[in-house]
Amino acid sequence: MALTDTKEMFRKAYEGHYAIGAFNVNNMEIIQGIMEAAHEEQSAVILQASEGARKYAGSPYIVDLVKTAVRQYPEIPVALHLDHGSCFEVCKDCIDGGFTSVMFDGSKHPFEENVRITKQVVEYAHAHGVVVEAELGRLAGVEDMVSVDAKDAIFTDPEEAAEFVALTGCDSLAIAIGTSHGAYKYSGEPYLDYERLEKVGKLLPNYPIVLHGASTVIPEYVAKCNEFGGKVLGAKGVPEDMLRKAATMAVCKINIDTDIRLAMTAAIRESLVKHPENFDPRSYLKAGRQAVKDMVSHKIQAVVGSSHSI
Ligand SMILES: O=C(CO)COP(=O)(O)O
Ligand SMILES: O=C[C@H](O)COP(=O)(O)O
Ligand SMILES: [Zn+2]
Ligand SMILES: [Zn+2]
Repeated sequence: MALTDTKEMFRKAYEGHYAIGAFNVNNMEIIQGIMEAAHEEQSAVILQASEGARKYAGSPYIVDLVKTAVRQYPEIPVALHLDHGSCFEVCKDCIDGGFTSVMFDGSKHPFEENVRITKQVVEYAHAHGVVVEAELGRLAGVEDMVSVDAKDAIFTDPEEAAEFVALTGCDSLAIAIGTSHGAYKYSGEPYLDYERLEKVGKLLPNYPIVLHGASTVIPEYVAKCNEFGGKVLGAKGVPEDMLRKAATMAVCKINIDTDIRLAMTAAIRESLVKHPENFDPRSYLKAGRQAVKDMVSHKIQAVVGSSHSI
C-alpha cells in the first residue's frame, strides 16, 4: 500500500471504538522506531510533521524518509500529515509535496476567519485527494480548570463545532477538552471534559475527533532523564486510562510528541552516561530509536488500542 489518507483508518477506528496514534516525526530514527512498532503491532499509523519539523529536516527529506518506510512495510496503512499548519500556503506546499493529510490550525483566529481559511484549505486539499483536519477551541494554559465559565471560555463549544464542520467540510476536527501541549499539562489533577466530548459526538455522528496534547508524560522516562543528568521537573501528562476512554468515544486520532521526545532523550542520556568512551552517534541513536519503538508499541496496545486492526 502506498501512503494513504486517514478516511479508512478513522472509519474503522470509529466503528471499533479505538483511535489511531499520530506521532510527530523529525528525523530518520524517529520514523524508523514508529514504523517498527506499527509493523510489530500490525496497526495503521499517522506520521505527522510540524512546521518546525519541516524546517529542521527539510520537507522533502521527511516525505522521502516516510515513503521509504512505507515501501518497507507495504501492508501497514500510513498517513503523512502536516501538524498545525498555520496558513493556506504551508498546507498547499505540503499537499503539493506529497502529504496525504494536512491540518490547518486556525484556532487562534476568530470563528469566521477560521472558517474562511479552513474552507480554502479544504477546497484545495479535496481537489488533490488530501484530507483536512481543523481546530476549534483553545488548548493552551488550562490551569486547574474548575469553573464552568472558565471551561466555556476556553474549551470547544459543541454546537459551534457542528456548525464549523458543516460550514467548512473539514474531514476531522481537533477540539479542546482539557489537554494541552508539552510536558507540563496540569498543575493539579488531570482533567478531561468527557461530557463535552459526548455532546460533540452526538452532534457530529460518525465524525472523527482529534485530541492534541495527548502525551502521558510517562514517569519512567522522566525519571530516567533526571537519573542521567537531565532536569525535567514537575512534568505531568494525561493518564493512560483517561486517553483510552476518550479513544472509545468519538476520538479517532491521538497526538503524541512529548512522549517521543522524553523516551528518546532518556535513552540517549543513559547511553552517553553508561558509555562515556563512545563517540559513535550510531550507538546512542540506536538506543534512542529502540526507546521510541518500545514506547510507541506500548501506546498502540494500551492507549490508542489499535493493535492488530489492519
Ligand atoms: O498535539 C501534539 C502534536 O500536535 C503533541 O502533544 P504532546 O505535547 O502532548 O505530545
Ligand atoms: O504540537 C506541537 C508538536 O508537539 C510539534 O512541536 P514543534 O512545533 O516543536 O515541532
Ligand atoms: Zn510485514
Ligand atoms: Zn498539537
